[in-house]
Amino acid sequence: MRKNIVAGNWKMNTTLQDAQALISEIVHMVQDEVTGSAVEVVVCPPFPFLTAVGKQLPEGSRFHLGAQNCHQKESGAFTGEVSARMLQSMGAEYVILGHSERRQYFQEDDELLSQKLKAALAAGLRPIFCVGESLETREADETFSFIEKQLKDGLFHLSNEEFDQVVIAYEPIWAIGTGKTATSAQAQEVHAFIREQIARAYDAEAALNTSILYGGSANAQNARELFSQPDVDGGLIGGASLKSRDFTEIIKSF
Ligand SMILES: O=C[C@H](O)COP(=O)(O)O
Repeated sequence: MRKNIVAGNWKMNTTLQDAQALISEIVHMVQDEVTGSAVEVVVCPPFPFLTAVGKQLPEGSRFHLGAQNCHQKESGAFTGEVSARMLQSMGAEYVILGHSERRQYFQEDDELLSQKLKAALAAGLRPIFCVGESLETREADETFSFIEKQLKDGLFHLSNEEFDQVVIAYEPIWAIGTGKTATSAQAQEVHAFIREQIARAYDAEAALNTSILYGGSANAQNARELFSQPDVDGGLIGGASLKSRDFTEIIKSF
């Protein structure tokens, strides 16, 4: 079901105390200031703080809990890893998969991501699946073929029912944490392309029903313009999600 979503990816930031203070501020500001719009807010703190942050999210509200990654296996001797079922048991509803930082620093490829997607879905989590090109790829004019391949190899093996649960995030790598945002036209162009690919792989209804978020230096100043594009259904926010005022302003941009 297509929804407007603003997701905050806290990455490897905050202590437990910082995380509790941050979510408390965000919840208060959002509850006081965001009244009308139907935007859903997903908060993705580091693994160890999921329970504590989850407890501070008001039940039945627009707030949902998400994780930043999961392991591909259900359980077993994988020291230091975290399964999708564990996340679900801690109250997580979403999990980010395929983030470019995971692909780049942890060598996560399409094959592994396919397994992680299956594991997340089997545990009842909704994946936020990330795609996006590097600056080199964009400059070589290969953005569309690159994203087409990421979608085909990583995501489109899912059944229609499984795909229904997926949110896609377009995150151009050159825009992540750089202060260099894609223009709203650049974002719209790629989002529309992603929707077209979904229609081809599944059908027009699936394409219309999929939420596609933009990520990459989105902030309180540019969110309104980005979210006004017809195929941009929200944002996956990094840096600005660590500042309660900025994150709230982004949520208010719908
Ligand atoms: O997951 C979030 C993205 O990587 C965007 O990060 P950023 O907003 O700090 O550029």
